[in-house]
Amino acid sequence: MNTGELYVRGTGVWLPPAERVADAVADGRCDPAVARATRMESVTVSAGDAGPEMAVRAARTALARACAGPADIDLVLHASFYHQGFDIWAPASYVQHHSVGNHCPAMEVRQVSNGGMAALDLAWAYLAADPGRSGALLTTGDRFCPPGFDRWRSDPGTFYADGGTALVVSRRSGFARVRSVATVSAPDLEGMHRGDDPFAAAPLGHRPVVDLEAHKRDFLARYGTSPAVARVSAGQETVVKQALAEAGLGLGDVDRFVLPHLGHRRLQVAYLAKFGIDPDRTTWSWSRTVGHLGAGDPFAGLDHLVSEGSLGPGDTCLLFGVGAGFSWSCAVVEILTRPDRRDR
Ligand SMILES: CCC(=O)NCCNC(=O)CCNC(=O)[C@H](O)C(C)(C)COP(=O)(O)O
Repeated sequence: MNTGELYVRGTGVWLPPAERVADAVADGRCDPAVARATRMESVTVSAGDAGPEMAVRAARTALARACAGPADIDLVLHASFYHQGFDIWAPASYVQHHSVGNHCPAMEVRQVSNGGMAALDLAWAYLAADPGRSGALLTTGDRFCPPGFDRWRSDPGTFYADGGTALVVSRRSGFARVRSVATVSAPDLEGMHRGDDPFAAAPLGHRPVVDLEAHKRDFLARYGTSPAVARVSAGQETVVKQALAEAGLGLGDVDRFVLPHLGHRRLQVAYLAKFGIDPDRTTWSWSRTVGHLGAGDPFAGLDHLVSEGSLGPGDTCLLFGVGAGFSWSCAVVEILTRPDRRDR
């Protein structure tokens, strides 16, 4: 359980234009049956901007909205999980250099799709550890592009999108209070994204294009599908209960749900049906036009709810993160004031 107060001072998102799923189906890039099962409408696709470049743009937006400068940021954490543009390089330092421009620690968090929420959990504990620390900049950025990744086929059931997201958090003040963040893991499921392949000597060493379905097939053949589904479900349930309990809330007290940008079938199984969540009280109607932003879905979803003005003082949001590993995070965020929408 984290100690002390934590507030959200600013959110930022930078997304490239979206490509329609229907167009990808029409020209054979996307399987029609998978498209139907996901009910996705479009996916944001970068024409060339790399993950860190998009993260910098999102960071600048979040810092400006937070009215935060170099002295307000005591930690930079950048989460991603696909190629960042260079083989041996420090993306978190790039984000720090081109956004906040200060000299605090800047580090990467690589926990696959749960990286953004993991960064939030870690940042809270880091800031609480020293009364001299007050704020953190958390970013995500990924570009899931050819030749090594097929956004439509590398992980059937999830369409991968390109974009950058950012959050500025503070121990002092903000438009929203983070009432709890919980994270749990199930390392016995790590094989689901490794399969039967040996460790490779270089990126894409097993096959020219990432094929998560192949790894999952290998793993489920050994672990069993029902046990895996049950284990994933149990992990998600545990983290939600922990986050709600630490916030002193019940699920019925939550006003809005920020869900991972998974396809509809996966969302239905893992969230909507499981927790009895009304889709209209989630970010689904928007996330189906964006796609899976890797580690950035929770930050992007919160930014969207704030930007659309659907949240007012006293409203609570439940942010969900899930990542291969598996790891799950869940955060309760309470809106304190309606941010000035003129800058959104
Ligand atoms: C690799 C990117 C990443 O971290 N994604 C988050 C983890 N993946 C998911 O949550 C997708 C849903 N998949 C699962 O829950 C497990 O693979 C299941 C439950 C074993 C099978 O689900 P399915 O592939 O049939 O939708």
